[in-house]
Amino acid sequence: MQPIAARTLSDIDWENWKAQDPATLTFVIKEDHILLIRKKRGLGAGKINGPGGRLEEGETTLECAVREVQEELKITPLNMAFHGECLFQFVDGYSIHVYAFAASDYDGIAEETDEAIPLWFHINDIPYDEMWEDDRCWLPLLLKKKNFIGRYLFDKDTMLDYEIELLT
Ligand SMILES: Nc1ncnc2c1[nH]c(=O)n2[C@H]1C[C@H](O)[C@@H](COP(=O)(O)OP(=O)(O)OP(=O)(O)O)O1
Repeated sequence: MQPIAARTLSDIDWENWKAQDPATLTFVIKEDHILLIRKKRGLGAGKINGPGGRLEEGETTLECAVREVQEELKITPLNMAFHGECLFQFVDGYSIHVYAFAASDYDGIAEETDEAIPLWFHINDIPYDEMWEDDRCWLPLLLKKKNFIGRYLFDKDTMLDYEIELLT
């Protein structure tokens, strides 16, 4: 992994950009509450986020999204809807392309695993201060059932630049 000299999005050749890892995030939203996790390991450990993770060989993004929720919370998300893409470039050279889904229901009872602690919040009380900095830019769009694509440049945990396009 080679560090890159970028300080703004315009320093990156997005036309030819391809992430090292594709990944997913899923937000179960039911009765004005959203199911988040306190992430116990992996990228973003310690932060609050949606359940998710990297694609496995041969998996579609939808299959990955469902599997990650099952693994991290022991529930199966239902009525999955794709809402957007987040393209993350880190200045240390790492990149991850995240596909974001919403689910309006789930099967089972969410429980703590070695990867995550389940946490429910009212949708008007989302703890953005404890989440990745970009989440406050696009999670409100997902909550409004909008579709979007966003590009984000990070130096470790600090967001240096971003842009979001609403899709029709
Ligand atoms: N900036 C930002 N905002 C919101 N969400 C994320 C980011 N960067 C990210 O990487 N993410 C999300 C995308 C993924 O869901 C996870 C990272 O995947 P991770 O949990 O490390 O992957 P796993 O495959 O589950 O890894 P293991 O822990 O099982 O090894 O964070």
